[in-house]
Amino acid sequence: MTIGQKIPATIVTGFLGAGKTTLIRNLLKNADGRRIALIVNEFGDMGFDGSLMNGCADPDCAAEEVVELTNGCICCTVADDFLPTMEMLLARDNPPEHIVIETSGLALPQPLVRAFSWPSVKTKVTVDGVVTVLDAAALAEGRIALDEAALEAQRAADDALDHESPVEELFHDQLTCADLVVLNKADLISSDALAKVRAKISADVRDSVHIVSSEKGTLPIEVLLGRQSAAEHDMAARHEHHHHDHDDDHGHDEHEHDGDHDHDDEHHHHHHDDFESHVLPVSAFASLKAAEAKVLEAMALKGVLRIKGALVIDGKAAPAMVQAVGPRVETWFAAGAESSGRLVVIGLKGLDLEDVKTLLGSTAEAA
Ligand SMILES: Nc1nc2c(ncn2[C@@H]2O[C@H](COP(=O)(O)OP(=O)(O)OP(=O)(O)O)[C@@H](O)[C@H]2O)c(=O)[nH]1
Repeated sequence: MTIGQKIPATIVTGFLGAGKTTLIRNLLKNADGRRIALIVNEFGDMGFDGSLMNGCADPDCAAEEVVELTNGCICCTVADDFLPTMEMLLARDNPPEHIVIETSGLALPQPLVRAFSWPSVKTKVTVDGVVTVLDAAALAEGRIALDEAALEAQRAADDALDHESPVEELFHDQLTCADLVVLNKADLISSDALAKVRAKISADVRDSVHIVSSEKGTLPIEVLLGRQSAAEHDMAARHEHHHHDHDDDHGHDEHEHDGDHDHDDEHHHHHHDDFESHVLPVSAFASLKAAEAKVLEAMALKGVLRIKGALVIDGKAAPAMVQAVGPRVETWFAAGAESSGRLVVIGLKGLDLEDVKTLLGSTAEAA
């Protein structure tokens, strides 16, 4: 399924916990023998999603190769990390038929798309599509306000806020860059609420962009792959259409890379500076219920956006995997997985780590 001679690459972006990993796992299961390479960019020290996928015992899991980029946000490590990985994949005797890249929930997609104009990559790979996964349930609850008027009111009311919050900017950038928007977690809301979310989002995406809803990211492979958007040639349209002050200062710089390895998003604020992540070793919990309650409490602490990892439960041989987003905590036992208690906590910079550690019973932070 190459476009001309070029290998198509699908970029999966979306906010923390929206369901990117879930969607990709479904995609790989339905890959019908296609050789798909997966590049995972995980924010923080522990490539947890990558190890989940590597450890995928599913015989249908068709990931040809999983490559993890764990050195932080793609938008700052394009030159050092992402491009060499791409070059390595392309140099293989049997290169992949399709490349899927899962960006960290905190990454801007635009710098990554621009990296496809890099000399060593642009003749061999093209962006097939940018898929932006959204948590429709969170949006229905207004947890990421898309309403500009409401945002303006909020900013006006708070002197401390002199610019739109990074989370909002990031969210808009992820939407503006999309070729396909997936309203995921549709199972958690009513069809009325979903219709409202769809209407709000459609005002924020480019005209040609499809918006689909999904449950657990289950979508036909034909919807996800083969969009042939060549996004790298279309960057002007993918910049923010909401002109923020910081953009006006610097203008829109959509030049192609010329090979000097300067980071191409210097005109952007580095949004990820406003986030932090920690890997915490945690001791065993007496029961799964007790563990879930503590994780839920920790999620409610100011600044905490996401908790995931593995926990040891007294009397259980298998570790309990944990996924927490907003007010939802999911757990399951994973036989065969490494059984040490470790949680990744991701949140806004300045979150109260001591409170988080106290709640989760962690005494240290992993090196
Ligand atoms: N109810 C429901 N839960 C979902 C759906 N999709 C994903 N989830 C759950 O939401 C949580 C987060 O999903 P992930 O796929 O890990 O999200 P992600 O976007 O990869 O998250 P990060 O890696 O933190 O950026 C997991 O507990 C999933 O099981 C869905 O459609 N419905």
